[in-house]
This record gives sequence, structure tokens and C-alpha cells, in this order.
Amino acid sequence: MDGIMTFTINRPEIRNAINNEVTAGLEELVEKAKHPSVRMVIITATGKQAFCSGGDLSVFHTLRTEQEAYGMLKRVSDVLYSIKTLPVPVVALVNGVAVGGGCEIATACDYRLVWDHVKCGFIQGTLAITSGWGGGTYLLETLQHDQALKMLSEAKVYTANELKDFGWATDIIQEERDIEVFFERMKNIHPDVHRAYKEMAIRKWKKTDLQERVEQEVRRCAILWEKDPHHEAVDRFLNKPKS
Ligand SMILES: CC[C@@H](C(=O)O)C(=O)SCCNC(=O)CCNC(=O)[C@H](O)C(C)(C)COP(=O)(O)OP(=O)(O)OC[C@H]1O[C@@H](n2cnc3c(N)ncnc32)[C@H](O)[C@@H]1OP(=O)(O)O
Repeated sequence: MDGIMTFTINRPEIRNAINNEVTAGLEELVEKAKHPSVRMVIITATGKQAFCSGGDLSVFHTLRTEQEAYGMLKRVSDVLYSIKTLPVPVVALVNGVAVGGGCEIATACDYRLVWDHVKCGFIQGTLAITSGWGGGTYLLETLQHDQALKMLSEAKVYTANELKDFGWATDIIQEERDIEVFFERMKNIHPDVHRAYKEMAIRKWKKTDLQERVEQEVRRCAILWEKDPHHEAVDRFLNKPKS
């Protein structure tokens, strides 16, 4: 569709986990999306299995100390903040499971279109860390307080219907036509109107120090990252028996 820029995470064999190359791709997207011809941005991924399984643990597990973790968390959180504050609507087209940082990416977007077979969750707690890319802060901005805290603290995945009930999923997608309908409705409205509403949201986020709150999330996660329970949990995941 005209004026719609799409970014597709393309690592289906590893459930579209984020490594430094994908991060660089998101950084490039941010620069390109600032062009005045862009009306909307979509973030999605290849396949039906996964939207994103979070950080690529096989790569990021080499980061052992608080300082090393901070460098990675900060870089990804910076690009997600830039995505959140793009001047146009950003839509996460959640084609498959989203866990950990995958949920953070989707939560940084303005809208989440979630396929009906999908499960999503902030499962970072099972790895003895918190969200560390700003997604926890964005969730607390997005959902009712107790609902957000529950979703973060339970560290489990939820069905598409549950995510709709919470107010996290904007719409549930049952067929391709549902996606077309969403974008047709958006395109019926002049792009300047979308930009004006986005400015309103960004004004609020700037007034409430959103960026500083994200920074605190990043720092807190980096502290937990260094500790043994996190490294042990990731070891267990990476060394789980193959089925
Ligand atoms: C780092 C930042 C932090 C944050 O701030 O939020 C995070 O994101 S922490 C990372 C959190 N993510 C996870 O813990 C996800 C772990 N993955 C899963 O739970 C599952 O893979 C899945 C996403 C639910 C999909 O399950 P399934 O379809 O059954 O696939 P497999 O589990 O068999 O995975 C296939 C293949 O991919 C590897 N894999 C999956 N996710 C990751 C990942 N995040 N990092 C590295 N590798 C990943 C998995 O190990 C399998 O590999 P092989 O066994 O070699 O095929």
C-alpha cells in the first residue's frame, strides 16, 4: 500500500530473535520512516510461528556483566524509543508468538494486530530478569495499572482473546482481509490528522519523562542480568534437550 513502510524480521529458524543485525535494520527503518512520504509503518516477521522470541540468547548470553548487558539493552531500547516516537502510526502485525523482547517491540508500537493463533507474554521473569528494552515502561503506559503489572509479573503467555480483553491487542486477525480493512480505515483519514494525533501522544510522553523512565528500566535489568539466576536460566534454555 502507498506510503506504508514495512519492516520484516526474517530469522524464522530461530523464531525471529533479535541480534545486532536486526537492531541495525530497525535503526535504518527509523531513519527512512522520517521521510514525509511515509504515512504508516508496519513491523512484522516471516512465517506464522513467531513474531519475535526476544533477544537472541545464543548471542546475548556472551554478555556477562552489568556493563556489557547495559550496552546491548541501551542500544535496543534507544531504537524502540525512536520507533515509539516516530511521527506516524506504527503497527505491529503480530504474525506469530511474541515473547520477552518480542512483546517489548510490539508494545512500543501504536497498534497491535494479533493473529488469532498467536500467544504472547512478557516471560522475562522466567529468566530472572525484567523487561530491559523499555517494554515494561510502555506496557504501564498502555494498559490499566493492575493489568500491566499482572502481565509483567506472571511472566506467562496469553491467548489472542486474552490479549484483546486486556487491551493489549488492538484487533484480532482471522483472515488477511481483516488486515486490509484496518489499513483501509486508517487510509480514509488524511495523513496530517494521524500525524497530529501522534504529536499529541509524543507531547504527553515527553512531559512525563518517558525516555528517562525507560533508562531506569534498562539500568535495573542490567543489574539483574549480571546475577547467577539469570545466567543459569539461559543456560537451561540453550541446553534443553532437542525434541
Ligand atoms: C535480551 C532482551 C530480553 C528483554 O529485554 O526482553 C529478552 O528478550 S530475553 C529473551 C526472552 N526470550 C526467550 O526466552 C524465548 C525463548 N524461546 C522460546 O520460548 C521458544 O523458542 C518460543 C519462542 C516459544 C518458540 O517455541 P517453538 O516454536 O517450540 O520453537 P523452539 O523453542 O524449538 O525454537 C526453535 C529454535 O530457535 C531457538 N530459539 C528460540 N528463541 C530463541 C532466542 N530468543 N534466542 C536464541 N535461540 C532461540 C531454539 O533454541 C531452537 O533452536 P534449535 O533447538 O537449535 O532448533
